[in-house]
Amino acid sequence: MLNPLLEGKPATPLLVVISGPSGVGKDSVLMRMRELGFPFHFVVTANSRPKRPGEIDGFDYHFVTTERFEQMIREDELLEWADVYGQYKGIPKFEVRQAMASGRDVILRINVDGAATIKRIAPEALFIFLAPSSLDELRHRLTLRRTESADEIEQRLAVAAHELEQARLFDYVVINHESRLDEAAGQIRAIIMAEKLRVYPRQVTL
Ligand SMILES: Nc1ncnc2c1ncn2[C@@H]1O[C@H](COP(=O)(O)OP(=O)(O)OP(=O)(O)O)[C@@H](O)[C@H]1O
Ligand SMILES: Nc1nc2c(ncn2[C@@H]2O[C@H](COP(=O)(O)O)[C@@H](O)[C@H]2O)c(=O)[nH]1
Repeated sequence: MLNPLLEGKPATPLLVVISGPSGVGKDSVLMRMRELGFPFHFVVTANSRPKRPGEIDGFDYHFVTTERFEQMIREDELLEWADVYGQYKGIPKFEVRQAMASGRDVILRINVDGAATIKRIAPEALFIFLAPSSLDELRHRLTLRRTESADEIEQRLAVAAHELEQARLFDYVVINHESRLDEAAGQIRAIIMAEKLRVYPRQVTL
């Protein structure tokens, strides 16, 4: 379909998947994009882990019990779900459908396995891989964040090495350089802007 901009209509909203290793800065970049007033709808995913200090139910995640999450799986309420470091994470279908109907660009923040699943379900989505400039920098970030034990950090770094190899499955890579969050946010914004100007834009049907 030709870009609706050519007929004076609003651009087609995009389904954007932002992924990358744990600790690379996905949440930080998305928060910065919100602070800078970039317009998008962030899909709040369901999560069976306990809330961290400062996290808000319905804003960061829908925090649910393991039993409730397993019910969501059984009742086919999730577009995608994964066991991420021992806890369930999943995308409620109704959240995505409601968000896509809003006409705004919709952003999913999920792990790399989840991105591969969405690629199978919605190959026309826009896939952006957020990468650290090195594994040492990733270690530093995870250590400073203080939300995982030393053993858990080593496990996440081992997984990260494999996840970095998956970057080839994505459309774009953005490096979240140390103390350059605004640059990463701006690059994601630029990618989204350019994609909206394609003569033949991506069209996702779910
Ligand atoms: N560009 C940056 N420079 C320095 N520190 C950063 C940068 N981006 C993020 N951080 C810090 O790195 C840590 C990890 O960031 P964040 O929690 O956003 O990562 P994440 O990818 O969402 O992690 P997870 O997948 O585990 O949820 C946080 O303490 C955050 O403040
Ligand atoms: N496959 C999915 N991954 C998800 C989803 N929601 C979040 N995530 C990813 O989980 C990890 C760990 O998150 P944390 O908040 O416990 O540190 C992170 O990489 C998220 O991107 C989802 O619905 N599906």
